[in-house]
Amino acid sequence: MLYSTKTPNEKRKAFRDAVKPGAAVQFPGAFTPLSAKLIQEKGFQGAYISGAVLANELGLPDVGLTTLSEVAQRGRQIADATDLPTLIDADTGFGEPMNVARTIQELENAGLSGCHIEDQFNPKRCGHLDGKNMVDLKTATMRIKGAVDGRRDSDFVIMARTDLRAVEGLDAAIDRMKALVDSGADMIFPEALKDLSEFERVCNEIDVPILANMTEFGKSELFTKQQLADAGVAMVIYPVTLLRIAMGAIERTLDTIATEGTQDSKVEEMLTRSRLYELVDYEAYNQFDSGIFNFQVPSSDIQTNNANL
Ligand SMILES: C[C@](O)(C(=O)O)[C@H](CC(=O)O)C(=O)O
Ligand SMILES: [Mg+2]
Repeated sequence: MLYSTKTPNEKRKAFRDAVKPGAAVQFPGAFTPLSAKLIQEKGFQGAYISGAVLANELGLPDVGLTTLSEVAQRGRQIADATDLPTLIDADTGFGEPMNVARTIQELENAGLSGCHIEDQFNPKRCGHLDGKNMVDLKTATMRIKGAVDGRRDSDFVIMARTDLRAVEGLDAAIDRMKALVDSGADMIFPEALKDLSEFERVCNEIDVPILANMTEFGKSELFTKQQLADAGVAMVIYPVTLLRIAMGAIERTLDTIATEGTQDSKVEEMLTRSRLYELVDYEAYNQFDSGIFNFQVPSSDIQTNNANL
């Protein structure tokens, strides 16, 4: 009931335990706190919090317009709603290395389990679009060093994302990944790899756990968990999947209401009222209230209290 039953540190430890090379643990993107509850109920081991979704939900494109406060606040709401570890997208880290250090502290305070920081220039863009501008190696590594310097809970996961593959090719991207690991990155997110052999090569050559981004309509094919596990991948994210599917359903339902004059034909596709109540544990709150309402002071306590007066 109410919030997560696990402390941020317990979740961070669970995250680190889960992301082993070849485990390919699946982190669907929670686009709301409620969806994080469903992800947990379905037995996933973690939830991802996408920067693209955060921006899009505010009606904005994913070009680095969201602020650290907005991201940390939404991250907290989602992390609070689940016992699962959460990995949040910190884009380019929200500034210079000192700002990145502060970013880490804010995200730690918000109860997240880890975040990733990328090596694009701000304004950034989706990693699966063309025309990305990259910062140089020094700036990229300074961001990670700033993050590591700012971290107070050593279990908080600092992941470095590199977008270099699509710009300078795999060899250059792998060199950069090695430098990012030397700068203290706990995990690597190689963005927009082309095929499974590229994932395999990265997993073989990089000494820390690797993330695979299975975003739709992007540059990577949608590989299965098993394929990615065989390539050595440690974790897989489905960042925008739930938002896309929900918005697809919303659009179709709005069309139905407009054309049919009622939503009736869509009701069978909906999450029912009772299922929704189950997800938010409605029943437990009823008991909580009645527990307070029915509370009676045992007579022995009354005597003790009186004796103290
Ligand atoms: C993972 C990602 O950074 C995100 O914000 O979710 C995006 C996803 C997307 O736009 O499809 C990305 O840059 O890959
Ligand atoms: Mg992003």
